[in-house]
Amino acid sequence: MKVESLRFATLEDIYSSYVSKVGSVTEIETLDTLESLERVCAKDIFSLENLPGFDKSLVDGYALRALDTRGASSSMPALLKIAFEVHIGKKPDKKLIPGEAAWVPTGGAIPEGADAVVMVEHTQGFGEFVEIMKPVSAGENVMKFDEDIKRGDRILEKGTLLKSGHVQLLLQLGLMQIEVFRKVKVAIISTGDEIVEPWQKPDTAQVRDSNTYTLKAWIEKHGFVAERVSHVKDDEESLYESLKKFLNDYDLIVIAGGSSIGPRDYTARAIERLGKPGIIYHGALVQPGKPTIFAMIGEKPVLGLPGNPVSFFVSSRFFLLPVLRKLAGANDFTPAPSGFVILAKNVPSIQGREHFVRVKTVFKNGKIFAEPLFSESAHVSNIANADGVIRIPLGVEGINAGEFAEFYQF
Ligand SMILES: Nc1nc2c(c(=O)[nH]1)N[C@H]1C(S)=C(S)[C@@H](COP(=O)(O)OP(=O)(O)OC[C@H]3O[C@@H](n4cnc5c(N)ncnc54)[C@H](O)[C@@H]3O)O[C@H]1N2
Ligand code: MOO
Repeated sequence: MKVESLRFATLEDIYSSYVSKVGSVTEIETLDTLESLERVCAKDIFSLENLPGFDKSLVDGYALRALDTRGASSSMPALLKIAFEVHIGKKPDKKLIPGEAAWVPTGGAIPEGADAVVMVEHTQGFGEFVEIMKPVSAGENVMKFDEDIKRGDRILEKGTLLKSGHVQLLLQLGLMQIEVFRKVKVAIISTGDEIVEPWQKPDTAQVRDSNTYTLKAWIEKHGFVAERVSHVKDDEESLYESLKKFLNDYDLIVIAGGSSIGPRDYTARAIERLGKPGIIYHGALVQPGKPTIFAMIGEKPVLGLPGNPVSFFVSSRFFLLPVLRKLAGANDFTPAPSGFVILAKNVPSIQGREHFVRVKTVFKNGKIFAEPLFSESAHVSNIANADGVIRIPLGVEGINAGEFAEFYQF
């Protein structure tokens, strides 16, 4: 029996020597801004307007001259004349003079002659007059013209992965369309003699394909196009033919299963036949996800993900998603932790491997605790129960209960 040796890589190697070498799509399309979530901005965008376009009040209260409130207190209020009212959305057509105040709502324009706003809570109205019981300084409670964004400012950098905050900013500036890189297209091939479709009843020792269909849905949620193009039996020739068939029409090929080194694990052998440079790494120093295959055929990335559902799930997040983001033209492609959580139990580490442990998070006494869900990589149930994973870095001998750990939310 031929047993292949694996070319192992650390997580760091994979990001710096594989993912970072993956090229990005160059074709650009123009989209409605509202359709652009999870897409990647294809050009730097500069603002054509100032934000805000006028001095605006940040509170409900009275616009006035700060100087007129000097020394004011509840026992010695400053008495000002109410000159007029500012209406929201309307440019005030009157000016304030010293000794006068104007009612202004939150978001209303500051009238000429005023330089601050005192909150209504610190005032008392008396007919045509208002008592000011607290001094304000110049600029207080005022958002100045162009303080947020100046015309000509770069508001989005090429390579930005667009989130709702970006869409909100674009809409605020009236930018109804945006240029983005076209969607990356992924082909997913499932493998295994024992695999049946999820809607079929498996015989004893058969398994439903839960991995590839879930992956398609998950990838599409992240702004890519994914097709589960075929299922192939454990046969090197069929896998090679299938890979050859789909290689040119997609930006990335993912093969699910058969990534290990058993005699019937053909993924690595079929990939190697496709062309150069071939397999860059076969094996990651991580658990789960160890037998992942990282290959490049010409400039096209091909990934072999382990078939075990948990390993498949973790590899998709830590290896596949970064490759997809890089292909899509995103500047940031390495996964960032969502934050830190406190471990509820000791978690031992695995010697010589970066360890991702599924956890359930619990919010207690103002802190976020993580309950480790120990199980095998073949267990599907605990992916469903987990809120995410914690990472135990290479060389760290486990993390004790009460200590902080990096947390990646699913
Ligand atoms: N001698 C060794 N054996 C194994 C090693 C090793 O280092 N030496 N590594 C183990 C690890 S770790 C993993 S992970 C698995 C990965 O194996 P493969 O990628 O070759 O996956 P398969 O053998 O095809 O399947 C494993 C398991 O997953 C089920 N599976 C496969 N595809 C799907 C699917 N689409 N949906 C749901 N479940 C699927 C399959 O039926 C198997 O039960 O290798 C270890 N072995
Ligand atoms: O590394 Mo495997 O991916 O333990 O299950």
